[in-house]
Amino acid sequence: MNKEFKVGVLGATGTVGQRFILHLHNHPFFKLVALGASSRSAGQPYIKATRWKQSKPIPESVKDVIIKECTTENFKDCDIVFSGLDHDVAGPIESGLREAQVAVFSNAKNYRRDPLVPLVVPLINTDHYKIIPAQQEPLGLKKGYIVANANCSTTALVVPLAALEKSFGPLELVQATTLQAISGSGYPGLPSLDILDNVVPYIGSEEDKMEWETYKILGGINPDMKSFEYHQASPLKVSASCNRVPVIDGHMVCASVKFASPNKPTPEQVMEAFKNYKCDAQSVGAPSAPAQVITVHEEEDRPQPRLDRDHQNGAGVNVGRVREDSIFDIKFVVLANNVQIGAATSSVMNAEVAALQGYV
Ligand SMILES: NC(=O)C1=CN([C@@H]2O[C@H](COP(=O)(O)OP(=O)(O)OC[C@H]3O[C@@H](n4cnc5c(N)ncnc54)[C@H](OP(=O)(O)O)[C@@H]3O)[C@@H](O)[C@H]2O)C=CC1
Ligand SMILES: N[C@@H](CC(=O)OP(=O)(O)O)C(=O)O
Repeated sequence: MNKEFKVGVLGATGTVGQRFILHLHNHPFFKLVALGASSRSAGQPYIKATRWKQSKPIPESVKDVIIKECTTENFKDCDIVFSGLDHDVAGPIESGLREAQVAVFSNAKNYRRDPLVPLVVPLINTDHYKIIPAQQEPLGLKKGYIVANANCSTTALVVPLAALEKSFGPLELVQATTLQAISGSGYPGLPSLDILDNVVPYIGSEEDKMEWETYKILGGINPDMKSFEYHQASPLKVSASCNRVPVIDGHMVCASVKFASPNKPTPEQVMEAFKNYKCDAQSVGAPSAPAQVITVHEEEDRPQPRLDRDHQNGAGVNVGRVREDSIFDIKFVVLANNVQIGAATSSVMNAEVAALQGYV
C-alpha cells in the first residue's frame, strides 16, 4: 500500500481504546492523528487522561496528544475512525461521522443489527463489504459508512464454525457454553468480591448476541446486494450459555455442532479443515492478519487462556479437544483473545482489508 490514511480513535482512554493505540502507533499505512474520549478527559494530554493498564508502555508518540471531545467537527478530517466508545454514547457520534464522509469501524454494539451495516469478523466475512454502497445510497454518501465488529464471544465461536461450513456444508445445530474473561466487562469491571473464587452464570444480553450475530455473520448477502441472508436458506439454530470466570483476558467457548448433511466428518477431517482454513484478510495482505487463522492444539489439555491467548498477538483463534459428540456430531473448545481479535484487532484488520480493497 503506497497511500497513508489519517485515522482517529474514539474512546481512546478505555480498555479497547488502549489496545487501538498499541495497534496503530507504528502501523504501515494508518497514521494516528486524533484521540477522543468523554468531556472528563478532553483537553488533557493522553498520559494524564488515561489509566494505562497495558504491560507495554504508552507509545511516546501519543503521550502528549491532547484528547478531544468526540464531535463530528473534531474527527471529520480523518479518513477512518475507530470507535471503542461506550454503547450508550456511540450511536449518534458514529452516525454523525458517517454523514461527514468518514469510514467508521466500531466495536460498540449499536449498529450490529442495522440491516445495511456489515457485521464483520475479519477472519470470515469481509465479503459483506459489498453491502456498503446500499448503506450509502439512501444517505447520499460517497465515502462515509459504518462497519461493526462482532461481540467478543461471538467472534471466538464463529471462526471455527465458518471453517466447518466451508469444508463440510451448512451446520444445523450449535450449542455453545462460554467461560468469559473479566476484561470483557471493561475497567474496573466486576468487583473482586464478586469474581474471585467464583463463576457468575450470567452476562446481560450476551447469549442473545451470540445467537443472533452468528446468523448474520455466517449467512451471505442476497443477490440484490442490498440485504443480508441471515443463514435462512439452510436454517441454523444456535443456543448459547454465557459465564464469567476469574480469568483476565481470553474467552473460551465449548461448542457442539451438528451438520445438515448426513455425511459427517471425522474428528481428524475436522482438524484438517481447521488447519487449512484461510481468509481474505490473509490473501489481500492485511498487516494484522495472523499467519494461521485457526491454531489446532492436539495436547489433551489445550488451549488455555494463560498459555495461548497471546499466540500470534491474539490475532487468530485456538482450537483443541476436537472429538465426537454422542448427541451432536463433533465437539471442541475454542479460545480467542477478547481484547485483541474480540475487539481492537478485529476493527483494525477490518479497516486494513477495506483500505486494501479500495473501500476507503
Ligand atoms: N472490553 C472488551 O473486551 C470489549 C468491549 N467492546 C465494546 O467496546 C466499547 C468500549 O469498551 P471498553 O473499552 O471495555 O470500555 P471502557 O469503559 O474501558 O472505555 C470507554 C471509553 O468510552 C469513553 N466515553 C465514555 N463516555 C463517553 C462520552 N459521553 N463521550 C465520549 N466518550 C465517552 C471513555 O472515556 P473517559 O475515559 O473519558 O471516560 C472511554 O474512553 C464498548 O462499547 C464495549 O461494549 C467490544 C468487544 C470487547
Ligand atoms: N459483553 C462482552 C464484552 C462486550 O463489550 O461485548 P459487546 O461488544 O457485545 O457489547 C463481555 O462481557 O465479555
